[in-house]
Amino acid sequence: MQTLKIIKIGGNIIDDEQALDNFLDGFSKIKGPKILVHGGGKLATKLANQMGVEVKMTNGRRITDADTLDIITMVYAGKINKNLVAKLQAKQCNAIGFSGADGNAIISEKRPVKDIDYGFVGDVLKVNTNTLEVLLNNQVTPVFCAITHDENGQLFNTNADTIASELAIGFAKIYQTELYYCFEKNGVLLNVNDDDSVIEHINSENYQTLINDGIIADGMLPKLNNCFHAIKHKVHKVCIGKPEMLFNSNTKHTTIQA
Ligand SMILES: Nc1ncnc2c1ncn2[C@@H]1O[C@H](COP(=O)(O)OP(=O)(O)O)[C@@H](O)[C@H]1O
Ligand SMILES: CC(=O)N[C@@H](CCC(=O)OP(=O)(O)O)C(=O)O
Repeated sequence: MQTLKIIKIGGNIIDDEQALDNFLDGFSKIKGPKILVHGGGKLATKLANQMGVEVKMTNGRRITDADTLDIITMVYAGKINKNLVAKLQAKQCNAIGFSGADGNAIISEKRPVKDIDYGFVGDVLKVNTNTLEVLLNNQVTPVFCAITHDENGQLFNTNADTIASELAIGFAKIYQTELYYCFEKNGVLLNVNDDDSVIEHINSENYQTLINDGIIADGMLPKLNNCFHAIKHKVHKVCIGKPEMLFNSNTKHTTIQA
């Protein structure tokens, strides 16, 4: 089976011009099929504040009312996605921007209301690989933002870490998929302020202990839930760390084990 690399970058890389350029330079040189997934939550929050739209985050997810959905559509599918595609084209990587609505790639449903109503937040139901496979076979690189749809004309906000893991799971039937979460730290850290304290391997047993001890918190919780979801659904390899882990095998990072 051919390997497909699915690489997600978070807001702290997108916002740092030099870090982003370094990452895109390396990414454009990766041989073989690859998909880029990007977040951009920080920029959406900044714009919402400027526009006087209240920002509410619960359990690492954005409560998305109609105004917020408009903002995230403009920021994720518009500004960030198109700029990334243009920057990749400048590096001779033939990229095409995608939301989950494009090519009917990712279908979702509104997250069910239990204690919290997240508004226009979508849980993924299905990934359609057909259109994307044609592109990958023709050396075209899809670039995904954190937006999905319900096939009835409704867009939904879906966490970018989830988009990456669902794509990796969806493609696992036709490729050996590898999932890389790139952010500004060296991996999952024992001490969030010490970049040398990387936990090199996390499995479902030490994961629970790390949560109970308060070592894993904030945005790292949904990220790791997505990692375990992927590794339990036939994704071959799941790693978290700085982008350098993609380009230099000696770079310390966290690997997820079943
Ligand atoms: N044990 C940990 N190791 C590393 N980061 C952690 C840890 N616990 C919490 N974090 C926080 O999680 C953040 C990453 O989550 P998030 O901001 O959602 O990332 P991204 O936007 O890159 O997806 C880090 O910037 C860090 O502040
Ligand atoms: C539902 C939900 O929370 N969606 C995220 C999507 C963006 C994202 O995931 O961005 P980062 O990866 O940069 O955090 C949000 O709107 O913040």
